[in-house]
Amino acid sequence: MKQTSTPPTLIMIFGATGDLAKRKLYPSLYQLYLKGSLEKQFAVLGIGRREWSNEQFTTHIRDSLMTASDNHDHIDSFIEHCVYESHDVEDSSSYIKLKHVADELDEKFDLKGNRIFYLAMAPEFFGTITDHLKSDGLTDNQGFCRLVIEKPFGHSLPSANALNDQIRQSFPEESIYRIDHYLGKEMVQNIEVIRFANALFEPLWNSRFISNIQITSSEVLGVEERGRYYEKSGALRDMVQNHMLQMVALLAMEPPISLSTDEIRSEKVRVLRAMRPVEGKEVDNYFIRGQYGSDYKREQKGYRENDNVDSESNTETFVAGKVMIDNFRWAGVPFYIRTGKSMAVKSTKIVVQFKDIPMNLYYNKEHSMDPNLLVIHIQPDEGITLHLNAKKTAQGIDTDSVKLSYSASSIDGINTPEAYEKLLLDCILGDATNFTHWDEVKHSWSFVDKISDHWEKTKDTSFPNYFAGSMGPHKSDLLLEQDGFEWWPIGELEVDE
Ligand SMILES: NC(=O)C1=CN([C@@H]2O[C@H](COP(=O)(O)OP(=O)(O)OC[C@H]3O[C@@H](n4cnc5c(N)ncnc54)[C@H](OP(=O)(O)O)[C@@H]3O)[C@@H](O)[C@H]2O)C=CC1
Ligand SMILES: O=C1O[C@H](COP(=O)(O)O)[C@@H](O)[C@H](O)[C@H]1O
Repeated sequence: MKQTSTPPTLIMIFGATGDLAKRKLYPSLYQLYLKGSLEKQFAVLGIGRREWSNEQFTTHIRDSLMTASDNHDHIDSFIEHCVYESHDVEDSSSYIKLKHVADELDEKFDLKGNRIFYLAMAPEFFGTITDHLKSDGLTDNQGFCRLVIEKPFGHSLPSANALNDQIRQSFPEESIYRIDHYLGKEMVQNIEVIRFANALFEPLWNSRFISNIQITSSEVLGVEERGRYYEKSGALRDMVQNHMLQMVALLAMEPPISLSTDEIRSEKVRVLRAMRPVEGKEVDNYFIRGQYGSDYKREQKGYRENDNVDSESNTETFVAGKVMIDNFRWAGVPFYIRTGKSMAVKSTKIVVQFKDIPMNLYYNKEHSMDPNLLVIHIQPDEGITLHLNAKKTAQGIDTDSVKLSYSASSIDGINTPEAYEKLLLDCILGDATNFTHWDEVKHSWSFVDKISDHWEKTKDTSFPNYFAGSMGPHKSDLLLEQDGFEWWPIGELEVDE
């Protein structure tokens, strides 16, 4: 069934032989093809350094789709739209050939000159590629030209600034689609709807009624093969600068005056600007870091034992922090964020804790009443749970905690689309709402740089300070305890039992 009608498009993937393309991009494009969002007028031009033939390339795509999709019926017709070109992006002379191949595909599939340049490559190449796309005439076509950029967008504010200046020589801001794949997740997109489409929540969504908000994104996997990248990045740059702060912005923003890309972005930027900057020694009062060692049984590798990781590495694989948003709505309400590798569960959840009612008629000394919680389950389960208090089914007026749950997959009966599928479709349709604008990137780097500056100057001698398979270092609990709070459990069983 047709989902949305899309314009004819040539999708040029730089980094077509890489991990991201294989695991995410081909399966997502194939899903769009199965759903009819991509029909006859589309082509994929894969670009990598390897000297592959078209046949090797399409076999590679077939392998990816056989693993990722349950429906193999249309793989043959899908890969007829896919072509490979071996090209070293640093070789200035080979862009002319690339332009020629792109022009041929334009003509063959009647693509009206519409092009998406997807840079699924290491960021150090971004500037070189965009310079050449312009100077060698690949952007000089009659249709639209959109640039999709993978994270990380820079390593700090100065490097992001330099990268942005370079890219902007060739593409205007409105044609740049900076990917943050969390913004493609169904339940992250649902945050706005939960907040702004329910009379129940919006009036309570402020410091008068909310005591704190907790955002956790925990992973079971360690850094695996990504030691080289991760050593320079760490959890702060890898997860906090982008995904975690984007979730904070969506939770804290004011209602936009419309759902247009610009209005939503400008409200998010206002939140990022209002985040209380913390620097120097003050960082230790707001942010704590961790690094995983081996597990209790010493069966899993500690971080420092991975390939391409320094045996005395000071890189954090866990971050917990308190973000204060100094504006009228959120004065005094901590937004606690927590993310890490090699933890006990793979889970991303948001817990909104409401303040206690002013006078608890039902309080008795044996059973204190639980606060009301709104839990937004981002992954792996998708849904919402509202924790309320009700009367215990028995004599007397004791209270019991009850949960009202909505599970997206069980009610809608379908698997929600993969984030990349949604984002690719948005880009083809020219909707940049769920991509990050330069202003958002700028403000989040400015916030994160002050923390990383302090951490780079002060080695954490307690590293490794959490066991693989745990919920992070004890310091993370203390961060909340000092404010009179504790982390709500985020494991599936603990929240949904
Ligand atoms: N993998 C993931 O899950 C995620 C990745 N990202 C980001 O996506 C980007 C790509 O990551 P990933 O796919 O994992 O990386 P890989 O290392 O798996 O792939 C890199 C790709 O770049 C190509 N390449 C490298 N140098 C050149 C060159 N000089 N000319 C042409 N092509 C070249 C490689 O081609 P060849 O091998 O043929 O040389 C390969 O296709 C990175 O920015 C990463 O941070 C972001 C989120 C998640
Ligand atoms: O961007 C990244 O995200 C993944 C986690 O994504 P998720 O969708 O599985 O939650 C993380 O593993 C990776 O290090 C980071 O670069």
